[in-house]
Amino acid sequence: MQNENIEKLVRKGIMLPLMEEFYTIQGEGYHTGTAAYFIRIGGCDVGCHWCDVKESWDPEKHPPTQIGSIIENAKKYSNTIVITGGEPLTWDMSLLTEGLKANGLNIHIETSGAYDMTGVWDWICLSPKKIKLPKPEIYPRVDELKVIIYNKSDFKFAEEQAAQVSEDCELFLQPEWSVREKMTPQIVEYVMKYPKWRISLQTHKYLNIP
Ligand SMILES: C[S@@+](CC[C@H](N)C(=O)[O-])C[C@H]1O[C@@H](n2cnc3c(N)ncnc32)[C@H](O)[C@@H]1O
Ligand SMILES: Nc1nc2[nH]cc(C(=O)O)c2c(=O)[nH]1
Ligand code: SF4
Ligand SMILES: [Mg+2]
Repeated sequence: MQNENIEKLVRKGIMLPLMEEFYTIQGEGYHTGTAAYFIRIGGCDVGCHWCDVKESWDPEKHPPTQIGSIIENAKKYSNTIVITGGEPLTWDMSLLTEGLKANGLNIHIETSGAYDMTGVWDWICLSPKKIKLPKPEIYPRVDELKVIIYNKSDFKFAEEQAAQVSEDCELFLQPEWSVREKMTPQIVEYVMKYPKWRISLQTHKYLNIP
């Protein structure tokens, strides 16, 4: 009975499986170097073989948490909140983001875009995945496209994705961490040849911060 109730609350986005929350520096993409409070929601079935937070995938491993308490915590730390996962769009993000917005916070999302877009967002970072493509509705809303480069074929994928976002979308290529020594020089060369792109490094990993 209690479990059924909790499931219902999670389905409505009143509770969410919370993996971790931390105040740090945005390590990637357009806002690199700026302070932000991260909320990592569990649950993802996209299945990227190189995913750097596989512990997030199973939502059962993360306690269903009242969004009210997530919001109360978040507002103590920062004006900028990054919602990530897991795949946050696995869940209905409406109530969490509306609650954060009501406190005057800027809300960013890190998403693969593979599920329905819910929530109110000040900044949408789309990191599309070949194995589960973004829903088409997200492309016109994306502020930042961040394509992970694991091998050469990902440059072609990056261009196909860039063709679908709006003209003023910021474009980033980010080396997959385990192959960074091999792929980073290729990204550098690519960006010099096609300067509409920028390179994004996972700077938090170099800095040894969360
Ligand atoms: C862990 S994901 C969570 C949010 C969402 N599921 C997504 O993929 O966008 C956060 C960001 O880390 C990137 N990422 C995950 N594993 C990575 C890796 N091994 N190397 C580089 N970037 C990685 C993702 O592409 C995404 O941009
Ligand atoms: N510092 C820091 N910056 C990040 N930007 C995106 C991250 C993510 O995992 O979504 C991330 C993260 O895990 N840490
Ligand atoms: S979509 Fe994001 S969280 Fe899910 S497996 Fe891929 S990188 Fe990991
Ligand atoms: Mg990360």
